[in-house]
Amino acid sequence: MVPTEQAVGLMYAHDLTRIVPGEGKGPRFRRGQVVRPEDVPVLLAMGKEHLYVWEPHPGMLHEEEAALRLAEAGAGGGLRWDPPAEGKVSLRAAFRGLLRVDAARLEAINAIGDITIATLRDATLVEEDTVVAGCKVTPLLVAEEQIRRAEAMGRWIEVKPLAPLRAGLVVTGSEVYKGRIPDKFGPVVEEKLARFGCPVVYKAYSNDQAEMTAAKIREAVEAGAQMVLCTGGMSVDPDDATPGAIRRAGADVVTYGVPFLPGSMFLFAYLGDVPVMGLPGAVMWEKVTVFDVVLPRVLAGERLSKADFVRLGHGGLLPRE
Ligand SMILES: Nc1nc2c(c(=O)[nH]1)N[C@H]1C(S)=C(S)[C@@H](COP(=O)(O)OP(=O)(O)OC[C@H]3O[C@@H](n4cnc5c(N)ncnc54)[C@H](O)[C@@H]3O)O[C@H]1N2
Ligand code: MOO
Repeated sequence: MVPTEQAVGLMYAHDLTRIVPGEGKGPRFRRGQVVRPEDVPVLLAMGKEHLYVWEPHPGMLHEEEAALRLAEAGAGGGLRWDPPAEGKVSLRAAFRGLLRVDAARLEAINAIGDITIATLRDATLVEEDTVVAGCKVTPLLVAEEQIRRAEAMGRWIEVKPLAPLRAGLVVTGSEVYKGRIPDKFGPVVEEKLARFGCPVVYKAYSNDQAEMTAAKIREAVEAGAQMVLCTGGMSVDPDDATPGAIRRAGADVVTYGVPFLPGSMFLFAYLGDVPVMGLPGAVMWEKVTVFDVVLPRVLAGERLSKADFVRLGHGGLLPRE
């Protein structure tokens, strides 16, 4: 560390951030640049009367190298990263996909001491180029030993690609089947599927009879559907026959009821390898429901278990506007 007036000709040891309210924030001087005489008044106006100048220290890593090593060791597929800026390396999704974060591993790495890694939530759908994690260490120089320990823990983040599936749609409800009201649920589901490029290869209406709905679920699979979505009839009224119909079609129910709102009366089952879902009324009515959480995971090729649904409760209450 040297007084700023005496630093001319030496090398900056880290990026120096300038923040001017209303104007901007960013690195004004970069690590590795040589301090010029005209920098001195700017630095003093930023409140920097002393500067760290670069000199190597054995057993210690510079913040930028440490952050890069954290990114390289932790990132699985589907990620790319920017060069370090202000000591931080940001990981970005290389394509639209499902972000998976090993939260337990991440917690263990953040417990080491000087490492701070922040991510988006596990199992989030992310668009291409979204920043999904920021890797940083707190001191300018960090013990390499800490970074080695993080590296030894392996990968803790990836973005999985999504592959569209052919969908079958069974819209239940006597009111729609008998033409008393127009179908408003089918189009909502079709629009959501279209966003993921999933073609609807089968669509049928069913009365509130389990036998008829079950037959249509099986027809959907015979027509080549790789997942079947049934709408309506999911709660406790005498005419709510959809859960029974899904069982009757021969599917094994993974869960009926999910700790997530809206959409808690959601049902998820497998008919062989084909996911069959029962979508409650909220999926037609609310913009975002448990269906929007489950669909990307299915398209990412995950086989979901009861534990995957049980875990949704913490954070599963979507805030209301
Ligand atoms: N006592 C209870 N009441 C409710 C419960 C419960 O557990 N106990 N669950 C609530 C939840 S959660 C939901 S969600 C809703 C309704 O769930 P359902 O899936 O059973 O919905 P339906 O009864 O079939 O329909 C509700 C409503 O939406 C209209 N609808 C349904 N399908 C269509 C369609 N294709 N096009 C247009 N409109 C449709 C239907 O006519 C009804 O008006 O129950 C809560 N209540
Ligand atoms: O299952 Mo309902 O709101 O929770 O859709």
